[in-house]
Amino acid sequence: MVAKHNVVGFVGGGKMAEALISGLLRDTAIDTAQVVVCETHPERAQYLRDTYGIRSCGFEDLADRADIIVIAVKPQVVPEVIESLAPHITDRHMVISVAAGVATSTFEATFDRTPVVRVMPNTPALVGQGIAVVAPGAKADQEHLDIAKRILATTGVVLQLPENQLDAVTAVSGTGPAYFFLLAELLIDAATSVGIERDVARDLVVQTALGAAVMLRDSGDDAAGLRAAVTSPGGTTAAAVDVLEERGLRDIISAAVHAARDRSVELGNKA
Ligand SMILES: NC(=O)C1=CN([C@@H]2O[C@H](COP(=O)(O)OP(=O)(O)OC[C@H]3O[C@@H](n4cnc5c(N)ncnc54)[C@H](O)[C@@H]3O)[C@@H](O)[C@H]2O)C=CC1
Ligand SMILES: O=C(O)[C@@H]1CCC=N1
Repeated sequence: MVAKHNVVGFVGGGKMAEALISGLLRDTAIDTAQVVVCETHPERAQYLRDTYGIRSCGFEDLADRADIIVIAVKPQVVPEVIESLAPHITDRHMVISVAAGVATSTFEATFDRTPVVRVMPNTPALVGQGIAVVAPGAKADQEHLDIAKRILATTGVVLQLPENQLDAVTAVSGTGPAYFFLLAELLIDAATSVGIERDVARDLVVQTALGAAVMLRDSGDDAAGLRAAVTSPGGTTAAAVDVLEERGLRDIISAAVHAARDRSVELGNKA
């Protein structure tokens, strides 16, 4: 939990900010008055006010009210946000950035005395099942890391890694929910093609995904071992896995993760 006196100000109130805001407000010790958002899209700002009872405001007001500023705009928008915030940043602020690819040094170049913590969360934060990795910038000490960790802990699991791992983390867990959602989409479509009704297919796929994830987390066995346990010799799973291997699923997943990691680096270079 964030301390009673902290106010967390979000710059950008999109999907990721909402996931973090909902997590923060699930923490009963956090009051709606401790969360503010600066969101340029008026309908989106209205939605956040109506849904979460939080206040929306401009940059100056946000910097005035908040001591913890969370940057949750697209990486491409980060430079203009830095410029807008710069006149209002003081020694009492810290910055937490969730922008993919954007290095802490990008913020530090302008906010030269401000502690910055870079974070890569993911959207399951919205349901308290996120995983976030935090990495300290040059001016961030243990106290700032602890604040970032306490905020992220309201949305799920938190790990700390060196910043040079964050582009890779972005490709695995930041982007990762999309891999599983795509697999679910494809499995549901395939289920209907073998004669199962779409609603039933959805239930089958969702519970299978949930069960597999819980087994992976709790059984103590690794993914390959758990897969082997499903695969009877000469059986149905072997028939399916043979097709996936023959058609290059391993290469496809590896290429996808490399592409996401490279795009994260590229987005950071543009910011
Ligand atoms: N969506 C995801 O799964 C994840 C996103 N991220 C990062 O979170 C950041 C936000 O991503 P999303 O929430 O997906 O994008 P989004 O497009 O849903 O949200 C961005 C919000 O910022 C607002 N905005 C644009 N310019 C602004 C400005 N100058 N001042 C204030 N608000 C402004 C937009 O109106 C929009 O509501 C990105 O940097 C992304 O890399 C990180 C991890 C996961
Ligand atoms: O697609 C993106 O760029 C963001 C970062 C990780 C997940 N979504």
